[in-house]
Amino acid sequence: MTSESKDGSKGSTADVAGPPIRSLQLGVYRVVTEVLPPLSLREQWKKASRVFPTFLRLVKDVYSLSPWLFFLWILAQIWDSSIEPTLSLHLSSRVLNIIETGLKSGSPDGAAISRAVALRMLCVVFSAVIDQWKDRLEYRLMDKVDLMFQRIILRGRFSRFRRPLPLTALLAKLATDLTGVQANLSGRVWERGGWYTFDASMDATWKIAGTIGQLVYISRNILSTEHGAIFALVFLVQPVLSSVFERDLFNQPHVAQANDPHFLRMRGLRALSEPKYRQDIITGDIVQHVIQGIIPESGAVLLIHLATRLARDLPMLYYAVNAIINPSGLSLAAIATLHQSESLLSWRFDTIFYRFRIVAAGISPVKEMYDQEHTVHQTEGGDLPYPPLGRPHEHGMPIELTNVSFSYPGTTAEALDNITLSIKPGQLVVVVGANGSGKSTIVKLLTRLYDATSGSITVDGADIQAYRLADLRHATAALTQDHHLYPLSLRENIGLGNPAHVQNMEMIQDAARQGAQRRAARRFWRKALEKMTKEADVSGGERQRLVAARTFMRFTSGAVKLVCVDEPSSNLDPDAEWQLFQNLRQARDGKTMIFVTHRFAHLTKHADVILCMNEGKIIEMGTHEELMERDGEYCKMFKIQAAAFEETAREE
Ligand SMILES: Nc1ncnc2c1ncn2[C@@H]1O[C@H](COP(=O)(O)OP(=O)(O)OP(=O)(O)O)[C@@H](O)[C@H]1O
Repeated sequence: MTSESKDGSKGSTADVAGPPIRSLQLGVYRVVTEVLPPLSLREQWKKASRVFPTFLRLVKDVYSLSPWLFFLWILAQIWDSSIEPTLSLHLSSRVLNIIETGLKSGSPDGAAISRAVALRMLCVVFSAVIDQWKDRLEYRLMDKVDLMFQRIILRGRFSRFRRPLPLTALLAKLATDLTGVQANLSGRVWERGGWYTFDASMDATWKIAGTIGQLVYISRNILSTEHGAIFALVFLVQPVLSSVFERDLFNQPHVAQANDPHFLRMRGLRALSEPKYRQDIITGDIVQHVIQGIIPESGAVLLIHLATRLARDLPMLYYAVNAIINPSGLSLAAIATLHQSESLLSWRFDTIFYRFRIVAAGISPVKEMYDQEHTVHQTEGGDLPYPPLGRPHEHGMPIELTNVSFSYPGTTAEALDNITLSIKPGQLVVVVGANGSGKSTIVKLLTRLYDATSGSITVDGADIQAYRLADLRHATAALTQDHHLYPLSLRENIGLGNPAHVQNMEMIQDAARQGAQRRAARRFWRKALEKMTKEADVSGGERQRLVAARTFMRFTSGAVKLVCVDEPSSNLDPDAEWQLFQNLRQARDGKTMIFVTHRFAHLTKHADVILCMNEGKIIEMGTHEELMERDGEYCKMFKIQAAAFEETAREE
């Protein structure tokens, strides 16, 4: 099935369940978007009534943030959008009429003209003052609304980290048809969205009131009532046409993917100016190649909607026809006033439609934000508390995996294939194996970043999903190489391991010492105290030490019963790595510990059980001695590492 975009390009409707989706080629972009039904007032009304409660809630919330600020701002808006334009029109028309009468009679009334002009100037000055005042009120109100939404969004994000917003889900569905999507996935769920939606709806409301006021004024005072009605009709043709025909991507969910090879290459070359490529480009001596590769950009062409544009000149046609048919019907002052108000009204209609589009695009995300808020205190998973009541689990978390298989969302390959495994409380488990064999995936399932596709994982006899997620998170500590430093002071970065003691210097100091290698501890700790800063200020190894220190701080809560350590030491020197593992082992009392590692020499000898994995399966399981005796895959890997050590030692 094919469809055509408004610029005439052909597209095809994708075969995805749910709302019909079409795909278009627009310039260098391939765009996937929802097929909109033909404009139907009934549908529009239905849509509007669905979002109306959200809109009311939004107004109520903004009002409750600061009632007086709200009222003053609304008053300023009413003046600015509704009263001032009609008053200005009246005053200008008065000036022009007095001048025209004076010119016709040959004796202009200087005093009357001065009074009329002065009044008009007064109105301009008053408006300017109100305008400035409105801006100030607006900034204050906007800050409050932003803060309110940031709070809602943050709470929503953290409570529903793993579940995408419904809108984002729709966009993700649109994206299924594209690979490597780069553009405009969300853009609509943004922190300021709440404010802009509110502001746009208020502004549009008062502007509509102002426009009606102006049209009524024109009908009654400038034209006869009958002429006024014709003028209003003539004037409305253009906005109605543009609202019916000019439907663009702005107010629809869409996904765009650049697919023009020249454009993509140019974008890639441009990206090479980022600091992260600096070293490679300089040492690789490819600067000249990059500069020569830049080619001119091609762009999308927009077709102008002729009928809509021409309709803009209909009011002018109206004066012209009137001048021919009824030359005495319109005075020059009336034509000048009409002309002035016509361009003002036309700009105003554009603004009203633009504002409505902002409201239409913004109200659904606002609704989603509110919906998230309702779910803030719910936990995913079940209602069982952990540790189970009456069983504090002094030794650590007992875990059983039975026939567990897992495929990452959107893939069919099994990252884990029918794993069965029993881990006793307090055991130290070391997982080894080739790249991509599924080691990290086990950790991701145990920390509930994902749920198994089939099979079951039980914790203390109950399904892992039956426990309150918050309780499980509280009882689990994960230390991987993917952690980031928070954009806070280094001290706080460690302290947040146990938020209840984030100010406790003694505990933080102790955790920092455990996270750092003993010899480097003093220097490292001094640095942590001094720096108030970002990740860029610390080296890769220091970042890993800080993250490790945060984990040791976490242990101080006493609640941690499972520790998952996944290659946290890639940037540490051998001494620091050995010390870190040593410190972690010393802290193992009361905790089940699972280590994923490639450099296992100093760990596996202490392990209660070693899992050796390959292609998503556990191919060997046992203690170091048992697996060495078996002379299988583990033994082979161990010997390779040991031989490398011995060779290095001999060379030294
Ligand atoms: N987010 C993901 N989406 C899709 N597939 C993934 C994802 N993460 C991992 N995989 C795939 O799952 C399989 C197991 O990956 P996993 O990271 O568990 O391996 P690993 O044994 O930890 O590897 P390594 O030793 O390289 O860290 C691999 O084939 C990998 O490509």
